[in-house]
Amino acid sequence: MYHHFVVGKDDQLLLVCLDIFIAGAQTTSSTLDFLFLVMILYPDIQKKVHYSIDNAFQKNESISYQDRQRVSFIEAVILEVERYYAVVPINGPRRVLRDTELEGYHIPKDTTVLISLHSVHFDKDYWKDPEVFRPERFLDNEGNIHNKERVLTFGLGHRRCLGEILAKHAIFLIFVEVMRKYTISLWPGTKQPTGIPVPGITITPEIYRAQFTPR
Ligand code: HEM
Repeated sequence: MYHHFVVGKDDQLLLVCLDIFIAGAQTTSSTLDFLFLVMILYPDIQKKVHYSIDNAFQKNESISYQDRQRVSFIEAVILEVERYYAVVPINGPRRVLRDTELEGYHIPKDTTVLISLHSVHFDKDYWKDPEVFRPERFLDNEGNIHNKERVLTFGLGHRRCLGEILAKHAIFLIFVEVMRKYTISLWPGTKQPTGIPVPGITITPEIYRAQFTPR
């Protein structure tokens, strides 16, 4: 069908821009949304986030992405959100290039496969307690980041997300700047969120109302 759809250079540019907006906007904003939700669900983690920022930066110091090494706990929280709430839970499709045996399964050439990133992120054998939200799993004894190789939120291989670096910068900087200035709590009188995501091609948090109180 697509071979009938001939587009000029301008249209092509417009379509590429659209692809980038579609792939980049919802994914990045949902990740931030999950991060703020987690601050409400786990007040102790929020306290550690505040402590980590206050300890690392002067009040009006400008912060860049390179400064993330100074706040490993924040990086660990972001990694744990990326693991726990993989916004693209099922990745793909990929075409199998040759007949393949995998863990006792025969996958014939040309089969279309989808990859469950969610399953990788909740593999009990690897993570031990995947259903627990625990940023510390990404911190070693010296407080440095480790163990992040199995977080595949941005996919894997040649077609992995091309916006990963942009998304990581945006998520880190927006999260740190907001947390630096505000304490987040549930809007009084509203229902406590469950933390269970709304399913879809990309997952999103349930609707919740938050109160941002200047610190
Ligand atoms: C938290 C934010 C994001 C997440 C979780 C995410 C996740 C993903 C995933 C899982 C894929 C599929 C990779 C694969 O097939 O192996 C993908 C592809 C893609 N992403 Fe992202 N993405 C994010 C942000 C962005 C941003 C900010 C942009 C653009 C500026 C972007 C542009 C794209 C594009 C164009 C593709 C298709 C790449 C290809 O097929 O070659 N993404 N993304």
